Amino acid sequence: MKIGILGAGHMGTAIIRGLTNRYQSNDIFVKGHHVNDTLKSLQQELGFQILTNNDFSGLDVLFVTTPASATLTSLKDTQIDEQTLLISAAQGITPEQIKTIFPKNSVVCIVPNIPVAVNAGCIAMTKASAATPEDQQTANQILKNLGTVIAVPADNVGIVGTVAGCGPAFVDIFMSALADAAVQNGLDRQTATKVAASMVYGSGKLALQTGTAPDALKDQVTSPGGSTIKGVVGLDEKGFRAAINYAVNQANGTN
Ligand SMILES: NC(=O)C1=CN([C@@H]2O[C@H](COP(=O)(O)OP(=O)(O)OC[C@H]3O[C@@H](n4cnc5c(N)ncnc54)[C@H](OP(=O)(O)O)[C@@H]3O)[C@@H](O)[C@H]2O)C=CC1
Ligand SMILES: O=C(O)[C@@H]1CCC=N1
Repeated sequence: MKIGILGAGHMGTAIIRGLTNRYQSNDIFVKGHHVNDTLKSLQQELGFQILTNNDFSGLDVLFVTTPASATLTSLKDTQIDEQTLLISAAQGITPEQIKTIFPKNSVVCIVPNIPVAVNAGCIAMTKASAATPEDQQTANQILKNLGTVIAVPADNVGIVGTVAGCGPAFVDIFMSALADAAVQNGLDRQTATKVAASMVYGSGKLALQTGTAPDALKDQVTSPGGSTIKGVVGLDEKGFRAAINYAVNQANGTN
């Protein structure tokens, strides 16, 4: 499987990292905007191939991870074979827009998230796509290597993309605030961060593996008259749930 990546920013790099954990790095071809030191040192670490132009001929799949504003222009300047499957993560760019440039190619649009770098992503993918069933299946197989694929009707991709794609930043702020509180109470920064991150990791894993609703899991932690319920009431007093709801609705609409 020969895979290309157009755009080597944060998302491109995360996808490169996830892919090189699962595929031969020799079979991964990357075109960043410029061949800069960051890209060169990433290549030294991971061993993929750097392209100096947009000729992606001979590839099975091309990931598009450019900013929306540059995507259509840079695709117009890109060579791919007719059988190359395009997987676009460019926010706001539709399969139809890409099809105007590559009418014969299958196109799958996704909203990935940064944990694809460690093969633990959550990837929104539209069910109805501009791809043949075989290509859709290929996309699914590749994306499963990067994390959990959530295939939903086109109308729901935006909200899945917002919660999954933007969510890591919200959780990062949560972990940072937890670590700050631990440091405030005397813990060293490194241990504080490890405690916060492993707690978030375990809580997510428990919810996924058991299928138990978050509120029911919360009830398992809040011992009667105990410390947790005091903290939960404190979160309610400070509008924690409302703040999260507000943040998701602020972010939603562009994914
Ligand atoms: N970051 C995330 O978590 C997610 C991002 N996305 C989407 O992924 C896309 C990229 O986002 P992100 O990685 O965060 O943004 P970044 O700004 O980190 O990366 C974009 C990269 O694209 C490069 N680029 C710009 N123009 C071209 C071009 N013509 N050819 C090749 N490369 C080019 C930029 O290079 P240079 O800086 O040198 O101009 C930059 O390295 C966006 O469409 C975004 O919506 C989707 C889901 C999640
Ligand atoms: O912030 C953004 O625009 C991109 C899309 C989802 C996550 N990051």
